[in-house]
Order: sequence, then structure tokens, then C-alpha cells
Amino acid sequence: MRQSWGKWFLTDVKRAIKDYAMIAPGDKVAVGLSGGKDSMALLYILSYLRDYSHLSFSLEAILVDAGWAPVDYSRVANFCAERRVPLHIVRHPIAAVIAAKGEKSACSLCAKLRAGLLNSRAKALGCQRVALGHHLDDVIETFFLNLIFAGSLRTFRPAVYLDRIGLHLIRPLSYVPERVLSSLVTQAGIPVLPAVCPHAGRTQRAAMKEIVGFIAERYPEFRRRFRTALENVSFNDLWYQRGGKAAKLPAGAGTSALGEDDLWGEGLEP
Ligand SMILES: Nc1ncnc2c1ncn2[C@@H]1O[C@H](COP(=O)(O)OP(=O)(O)OP(=O)(O)O)[C@@H](O)[C@H]1O
Repeated sequence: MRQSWGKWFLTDVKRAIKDYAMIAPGDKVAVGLSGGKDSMALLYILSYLRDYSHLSFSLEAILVDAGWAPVDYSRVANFCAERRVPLHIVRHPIAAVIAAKGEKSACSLCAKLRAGLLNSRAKALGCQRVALGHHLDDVIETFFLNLIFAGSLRTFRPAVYLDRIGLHLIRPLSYVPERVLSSLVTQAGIPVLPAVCPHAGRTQRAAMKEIVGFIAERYPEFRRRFRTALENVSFNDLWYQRGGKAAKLPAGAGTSALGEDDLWGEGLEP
């Protein structure tokens, strides 16, 4: 395996895994693989850690094909085979289900169906963990989506336990900025499939990405500071809590707010 991408961001991945006890010895970890850059980078990094770190775990890759368009998965299959990660492709007519229901909440319905298929296949394969490719920019964008559209201070956690299905959902890239993954993909020659979803790039999340990019351009430490802030919440200075659930995010707000929506550092499960 080429290692020219260095180790500095690997420290962030290892730290997230340690901070949130993401992987236990002997675990079988299912990587949710879309073929996009984030989950392909995640597979690359986790297979490296499986081979070259003290962590002892095995990997499976699960790709949900939603039926948006015919896709040639041979490059993804070769990539997985080179890393000795079995690839499971789950085909389901999500696109047709969404078309039948109308477009209104296409992204959240797609994310829900996809998560259900991914988690149940992981469970059937005997996995204890499902790893997703969300990174630090996703964390920050989700925070802004909640702030602007739902009037709530929240984002998703790096790890949660889904007790209904008995699986740990982990996000080992939670501390890593997106641009680092983009350069890893280029430097390591990781194959990436083009997005086939017709809604890609049209969501409110894309608008949040612009806002985050704008702030970070002006204040280069912004992403790192944001992460620090999530671990440094001054609860006493927050206002009286009225309780109740925050308003739902609007249709098209994106797919990452899967309901694991607390601030970091509270009530963590292993
Ligand atoms: N079709 C799929 N099959 C399996 N897992 C998926 C699929 N789509 C997304 N995921 C998982 O959910 C994560 C978040 O999905 P989302 O669509 O928000 O991703 P993204 O930021 O575009 O990531 P990627 O670059 O990996 O596509 C992905 O990184 C991946 O781990």
C-alpha cells in the first residue's frame, strides 16, 4: 500500500477512535461504501489501520445501490479486493419508491431507507459496528443546518449506539476536514465514482458548505476551533431550556442528521 500521504491526519482518526471507543478487539466493522470520495477514503484508512495498527478488527464493505442509474462497480470491487475487504452490494429500488411518493422529502427518505438496508445487512453479516464517512465539515454543516432551519444547537456525534438494532454507528473521520480527504484521494489514487443521485449538489447542505468555506477563508483556524468548541460547551451560559423536540429540518436539508443529534461529549455510549 502506498503511504506517501503521511501520518498526520491518521493521528486524528486514531484519536477519534480512541476518544469514542469506536473499535473493540475482535470487532467486525461494516463500512458503508457509496463509491464517493469520503467513504472510499474511509475504507482505505480503516484497511490501513487493520493492517498496521494495534487495533485488531476485520472489515466488510456494504454498498447500497438505490437504482438511480446503472453503475459499473468494477473499480470499487477491485479496490476492495486489493485491500482484502469483502464487498456486498445491496440492490433496492429506492429511486422508484421516491418517484412513486413524489420528490418532496427525497433526501431524507432515501437516507432512511439506505440506512435501514445498510444496518440490516451489517447485522446479518455479524458486524458490531457500521462505519460512515462523515467528516469534520459534515459535522459543522449539520450544526449550521440545525441552527438556521430548526433553531437548535446540535449536530451528530462521532459514535452512537443504535439500541433498536444493536449496532454501534461510528464516524472515524469526525475530526478530519474534508479537504484532507480530497487530497488523500488524489495522492493515493483512490478511485471515486461520480454521483448518480439527481439531487446531489442541490441540497441546503451545499449552501451550508459555502457558508463554512466563507468563514474558514477568513478565519483559517475555524474548523479546528469548531471541534474544540463542541468539547467545550458552557452549559451554564445557555438559556433556559424549553424542552420539546426541535423543528424538523426542511426537505433537501441533506442526509447526515440521522437523529443522533446531540452536542458532543454528553452521555456517550462506548
Ligand atoms: N449508497 C450507499 N451505500 C452505503 N453507504 C452509503 C451510501 N451512501 C452513503 N453511505 C454512507 O453514508 C455516509 C454519508 O453519506 P452522504 O450521502 O451524506 O455522503 P457523502 O458526504 O457524499 O459521502 P461519500 O463521499 O462517501 O459519498 C457515506 O460516507 C457512506 O459511509
